[in-house]
Amino acid sequence: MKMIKVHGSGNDFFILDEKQVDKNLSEEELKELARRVCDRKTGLHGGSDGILYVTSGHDDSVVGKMRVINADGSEASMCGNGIRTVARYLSEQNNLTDFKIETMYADLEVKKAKDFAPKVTAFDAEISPVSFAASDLKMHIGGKEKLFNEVVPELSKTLKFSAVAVPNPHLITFVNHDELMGPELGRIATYLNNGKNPIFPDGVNVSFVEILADNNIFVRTFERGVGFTNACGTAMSASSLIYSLLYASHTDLEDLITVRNPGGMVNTKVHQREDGSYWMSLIGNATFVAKVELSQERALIGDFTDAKWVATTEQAAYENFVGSL
Ligand SMILES: N[C@@H](CCC[C@H](N)C(=O)O)C(=O)O
Repeated sequence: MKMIKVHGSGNDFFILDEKQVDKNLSEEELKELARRVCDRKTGLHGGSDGILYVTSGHDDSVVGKMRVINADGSEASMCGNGIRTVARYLSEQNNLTDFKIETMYADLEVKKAKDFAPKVTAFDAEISPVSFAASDLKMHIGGKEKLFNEVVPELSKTLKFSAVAVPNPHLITFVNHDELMGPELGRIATYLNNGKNPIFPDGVNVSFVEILADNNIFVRTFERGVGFTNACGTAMSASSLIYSLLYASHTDLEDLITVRNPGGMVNTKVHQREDGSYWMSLIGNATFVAKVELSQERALIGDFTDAKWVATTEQAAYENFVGSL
């Protein structure tokens, strides 16, 4: 089988196109493959945050479909950093620059953006649909229908949280720099992703956000199904939305927002449709790190000894770009 190691802001994945497998994968094998390949200690070349499984779409209105399998084998409805890399993959395969990709809940518009730097290819992805409803978030807080800038005493006595599905679930709080770097994010997110808590029994992506300046924020995320990540695209989009609602006197809809993260940076824009609903543009790198060819049978038992890894020169270019920020 053949895969491509990719990342967006250091949030790394293996793209697996269903056309590149040795033998069709069952649902259980796909999840097992993700658990084996992504493991940071025993996985393929240092593992990854997930697998992006590319298949054909429901009809010709989309160029393909992306499924997101987290490192623990769970499936997510969307991945903002991942969809940019899948957009690049499908763009190069089909010689297109502006098209739609099917995801679990929506067909999303993607387009090529201006390179961030030489050899740092960028794509712009629609992040949508957005919902604040507790039912869409699978959130249970004393019968509340939504959570917007409120203390949740079970989580923290002081931090105020907002929850939004984009459409994967996110819990966001604005913090100072010490809180951003401190232990609370890990403590709260580990609890909320333990599979036993009554608030988010299915887990949630948790982000701490520091405001650096107007339209300039830093987002640190603990992802459901993964743990701490260099960056989470849907989290940065959701954080930009909450920023624009909470700090409306410092930003306007459609403003370009710079979002820094531990793995680099992206730009976002928050838009509102005539019916009042929100959507975001997420613009960032879509880096191809390496092409890899390996035995599918061996990968499924965690044996990567025969893997042929051919690195591109893009990672060095990306590191230069991050160094220049
Ligand atoms: N890294 C992704 C989000 C991946 C899914 C997430 N872990 C979930 O379970 O919702 C992104 O860039 O958005």
